[in-house]
Amino acid sequence: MTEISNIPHKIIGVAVIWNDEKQILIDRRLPTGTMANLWEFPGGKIEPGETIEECIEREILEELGIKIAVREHLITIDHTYPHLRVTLTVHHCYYLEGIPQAIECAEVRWVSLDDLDNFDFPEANGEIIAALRKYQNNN
Ligand SMILES: Nc1nc2c([nH]c(=O)n2[C@H]2C[C@H](O)[C@@H](COP(=O)(O)OP(=O)(O)OP(=O)(O)O)O2)c(=O)[nH]1
Ligand SMILES: [Mg+2]
Repeated sequence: MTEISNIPHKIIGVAVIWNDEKQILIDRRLPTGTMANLWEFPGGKIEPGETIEECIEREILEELGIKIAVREHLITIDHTYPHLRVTLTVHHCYYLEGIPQAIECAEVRWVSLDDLDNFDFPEANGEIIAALRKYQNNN
């Protein structure tokens, strides 16, 4: 028997935004919709004609109201949830200016890498956090 997989596929640019205190900016998703209330690294869907770097810079300005510099690629995760497939292309980013605001999310917070264990993230994020730890141990 053949199973037809026809679930939506989202291509997402994701930012790991660092500040001078070596903290990372995370946001909590809204209490409604997919993966409600979970914490995530800010980001969103790529638009036609955009590079992933441009997508990340735009999404962060739209969602948090801050300027960042998009830096090196960390990891790309392809993950399939029960009703959604996501490709998360994650870049290290550097905080430049503005006060982070919860424009399209419930809450934003600066946290250390060690603090990440205290927040609930979507399943796909396990691999991102593992890659961050590995990166930290090599830097
Ligand atoms: N931004 C972000 N999205 C993540 C992470 N981990 C993870 O599984 N995702 C998923 C959740 C969403 O389904 C998708 C991001 O898509 P999105 O931000 O454009 O869409 P959304 O679900 O927030 O809502 P919408 O704009 O489609 O209405 O990727 C993460 O760390 N950051
Ligand atoms: Mg979003």
